[in-house]
Amino acid sequence: MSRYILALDQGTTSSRAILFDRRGNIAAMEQQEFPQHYPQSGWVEHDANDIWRSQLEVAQAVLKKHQVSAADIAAIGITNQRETTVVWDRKTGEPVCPAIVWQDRRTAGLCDRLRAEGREALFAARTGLVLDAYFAGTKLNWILENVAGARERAERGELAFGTVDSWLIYKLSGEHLVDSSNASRSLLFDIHRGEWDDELLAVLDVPRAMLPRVVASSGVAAQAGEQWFGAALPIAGIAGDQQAATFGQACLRQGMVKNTYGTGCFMLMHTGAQAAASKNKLLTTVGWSFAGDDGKPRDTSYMLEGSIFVAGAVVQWLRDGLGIIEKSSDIEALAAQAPDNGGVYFVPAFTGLGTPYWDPYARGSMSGLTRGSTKAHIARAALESIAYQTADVLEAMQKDAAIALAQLRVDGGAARNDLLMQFQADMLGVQVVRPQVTETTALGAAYLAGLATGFWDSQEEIASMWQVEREFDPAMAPDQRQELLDRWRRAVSCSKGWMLAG
Ligand SMILES: Nc1ncnc2c1ncn2[C@@H]1O[C@H](COP(=O)(O)OP(=O)(O)O)[C@@H](O)[C@H]1O
Ligand SMILES: O=P(O)(O)OC[C@H](O)CO
Repeated sequence: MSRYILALDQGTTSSRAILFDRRGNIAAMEQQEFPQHYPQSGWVEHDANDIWRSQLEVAQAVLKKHQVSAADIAAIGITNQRETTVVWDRKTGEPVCPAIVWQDRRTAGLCDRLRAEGREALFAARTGLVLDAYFAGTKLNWILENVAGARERAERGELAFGTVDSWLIYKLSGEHLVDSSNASRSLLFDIHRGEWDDELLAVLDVPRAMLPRVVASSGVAAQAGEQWFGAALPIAGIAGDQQAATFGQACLRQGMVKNTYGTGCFMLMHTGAQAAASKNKLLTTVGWSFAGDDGKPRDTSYMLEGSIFVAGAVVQWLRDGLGIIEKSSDIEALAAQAPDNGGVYFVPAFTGLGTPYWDPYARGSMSGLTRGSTKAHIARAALESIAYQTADVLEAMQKDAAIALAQLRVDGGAARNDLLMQFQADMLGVQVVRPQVTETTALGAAYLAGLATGFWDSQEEIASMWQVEREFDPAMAPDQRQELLDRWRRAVSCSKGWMLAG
């Protein structure tokens, strides 16, 4: 009997491969960072071959180092940074240009034009998304317009478009697929009908011939070739990383909410089997779907989402840009040297602002500096910025869903920071709960693959495996919280619109 599910978690800054046992515990893990490219202000690129190479290497290493053979693996689950756009040649398998990363703002102008043409309502109604450079559709349009010969080759059916799940599956199996949660981040997909939308394809001028086939998040979709792991293995779970984390956090019922603190920060609320439209600038998105008898996606769960573009990345910037810490985890001790932020506010709008501001022209700012400000204050202000941005998102979510949230489940690299988690509980006035397994993104992909292959029996079984590691209770007086939030919002106004002509 197979002992493990192999989860491949292809994140913005690193690729991870994790073996999960039947209790949903981590049996082994390998991780590798890969290069980020910032060729111009607001541009962020990856080499799609780096993505593939690092992901394959960690997957092979996790088996080899822990002496696990393909026979021990029941299935593969894949989860990925979403929206990042890859276009490759179907014959050679080579990308035609660098992958345009979700954080990249180069298509802000196209979004402005589409808004000026009055297209916003159409995109919102069909896709649940706002017209922002974040999503894959305008990035794909940019590639077709700017890479020599790309449009003609795409029209002749020679090029394939995919998000990172599609790219990895193509490399592993030769199939050209995307799951419905990743498709829902493209601005090209009707989330209600669960199909690519011809009208949206026409608006963004994307040939249908380059699109992947949409499959369920949970279901055997393809076989990874035997050359990679010594035997063919079913790819049975596929989901965007934030949807996978929601599944891994067992937010399986309507009204449950999780927040993941990785490069960015993403809060998702399960809203049930119907898509709920937002009145407060949140996104409506597909959570996950299950394969029906015909293999097609069904039983779709929908989510409301708030997306913050820079969260843990601000800590990396303190490490790599300013050099005031050596490793990300050092920020906690540095920030703890200051009893409070000393009046310093740091808005890390390095690549614009997401929910609820949706401002691609915002850039980072620091305000409130005095002669007495120290690097400890800056570290504290950086951590606090993650919590303030989350407070802005939760406020929008609570308005939309008209519920008072009792508890927020948290995960991701920066959720290991106790100081941040306590400050987060203080800022939200809501209990923050960290589970024992914080690799919930990979766990969610493993669960989706394991449910499809009988490794686990039911969603109830999965919910019963979720366990608390630590709870953080709000301890700040409401007046103090409000004062901090008011100043944060003044600081945000300094960052907004920065790149626009003066
Ligand atoms: N102790 C910590 N405190 C704050 N941030 C941290 C800490 N440890 C890691 N991080 C941040 O978490 C992020 C990595 O989290 P991860 O969930 O692996 O992200 P991703 O999947 O986006 O690559 C990095 O941006 C890193 O700076
Ligand atoms: O790589 P992460 O974990 O920061 O996630 C990125 C998101 O999927 C972007 O939408």
